[in-house]
Amino acid sequence: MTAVISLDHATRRYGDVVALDDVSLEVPAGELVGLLGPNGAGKSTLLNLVNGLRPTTSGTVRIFGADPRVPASRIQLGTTPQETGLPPTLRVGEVVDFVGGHYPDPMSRDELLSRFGLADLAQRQTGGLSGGQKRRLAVALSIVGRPRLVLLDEPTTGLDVEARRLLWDAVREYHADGATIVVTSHYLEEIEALAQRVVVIGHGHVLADDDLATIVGRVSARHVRLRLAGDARAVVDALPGVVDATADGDRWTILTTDSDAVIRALVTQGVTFSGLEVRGASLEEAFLAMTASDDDGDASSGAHVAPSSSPSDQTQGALR
Ligand SMILES: Nc1ncnc2c1ncn2[C@@H]1O[C@H](COP(=O)(O)OP(=O)(O)OP(=O)(O)O)[C@@H](O)[C@H]1O
Repeated sequence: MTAVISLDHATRRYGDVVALDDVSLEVPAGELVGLLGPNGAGKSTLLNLVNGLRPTTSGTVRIFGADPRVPASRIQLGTTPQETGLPPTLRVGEVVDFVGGHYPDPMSRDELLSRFGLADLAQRQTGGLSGGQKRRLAVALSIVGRPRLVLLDEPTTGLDVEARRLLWDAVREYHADGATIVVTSHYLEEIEALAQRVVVIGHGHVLADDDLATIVGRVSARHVRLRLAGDARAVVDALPGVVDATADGDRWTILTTDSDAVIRALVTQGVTFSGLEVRGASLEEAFLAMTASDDDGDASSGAHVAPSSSPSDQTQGALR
């Protein structure tokens, strides 16, 4: 069966920047794929090749077996870019009817708006919607034509927790109807809520492509910070899952794929420590962990002690 999306050695350059570098990827019908990666990784570029907005520099991209640059290939495609503009004086229902009017069998405005919890807002001018409501409407519009393929670029950025969950439910419901969906995100939490398969992109490359559970395990990097007396380098080198370790005096910052195992090892070995903190690592650091464990093939190998760098954007829980 023809894959819904097929990239074959696709490369996209912008001048000197290689935004996507020799990526080959197939997405069969019915998959819900998460594209996860830090800023500038190449996620939007990949979507823009798939939705026909940009040509490849080399290599090929196909949707439903056809060239996405040809408009007729995109009749089964729905997409929401990172930023969308809605005509401020049109009412929500009018926008739905207008966009739906371009498709042979559109969803009714009632069905579409109720799927996204927007039914009460059908008569509201879009200029009077909150930022979160506008975002939900923009994502809703991507499915008004009942597309078989949906591309969502960071669909829930700027949404509060409730609006995010509502939108995730709507996306899952549409996927359950049989659609193939690709969603990009910085948020591991979002990818966990939606995706079955996760493709991790970094520096224009596919770093990993696996089922959700496997990827979540691999990007769950943590920073362990603590004070260790004396020359502790040998102790740190022997700790499990250590990807990176820096010392500022007696204050150590250890990036590890398994913070529980690090703490257990310290306690079991009777190592004296103080000021213990365990924090989520940034997504970039999680990717460092991922590639480091690829490099040595064994996450439990000894520490690589690198020059000090202080992580700036750590967020507890969700990785950004
Ligand atoms: N139109 C463009 N002109 C020049 N460079 C571009 C253009 N679009 C993207 N790039 C560059 O290509 C690289 C990949 O960008 P892209 O937007 O695909 O990443 P991303 O993973 O979607 O990032 P983000 O999560 O920040 O949206 C970046 O270095 C970016 O600066």
